[in-house]
Amino acid sequence: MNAVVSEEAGAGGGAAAAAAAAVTLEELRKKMADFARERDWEQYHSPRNLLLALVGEVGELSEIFQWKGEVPKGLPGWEERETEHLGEELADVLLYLVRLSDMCGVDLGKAALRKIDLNARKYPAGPGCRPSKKGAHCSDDTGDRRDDCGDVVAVVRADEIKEEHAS
Ligand SMILES: Nc1ccn([C@H]2C[C@H](O)[C@@H](COP(=O)(O)OP(=O)(O)OP(=O)(O)O)O2)c(=O)n1
Repeated sequence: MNAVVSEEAGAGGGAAAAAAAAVTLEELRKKMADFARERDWEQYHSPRNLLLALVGEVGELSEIFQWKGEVPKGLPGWEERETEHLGEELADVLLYLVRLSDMCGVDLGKAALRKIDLNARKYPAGPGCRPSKKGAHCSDDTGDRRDDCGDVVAVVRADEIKEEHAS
């Protein structure tokens, strides 16, 4: 996103900040749908095109961290323009993800809640759970079988787990 866009967004910062505090995925979905329709860009927003655009934005996001070495949480020492740029690239990734989900007929919020639920069942919290390069090693109640290193060797089908967020 270029500097002009950033400055224009900054001019309306108060209203934008107030709106952002309560933003929902549904609002973003509608705004992206309006954005595409008003420009007659719906023809370009195919799932494949959106996926490629999303990956491109992930690349732009990665460039911000490229060659920096490990970056502490909170990004201490970063200049304001750097964190603003980071926000723009994160937003691009989110917006394309929201639009891609919409064009695929996937309710992203619902899917995310369901996945969090699946994650919690796969990696239950507790004393037996410790972080590792592979995520977390711990016994689970999903029925997944793990080897001695904690790697899953047989996965229980996600659709076998009762959905609690179904409408
Ligand atoms: N066909 C398009 C093109 C853009 N956008 C929207 C979604 C993204 O939020 C943003 C991406 O715009 P750019 O392709 O101009 O990418 P950047 O903003 O990252 O600019 P640049 O690549 O010049 O840094 O605009 C869109 O919905 N559909």
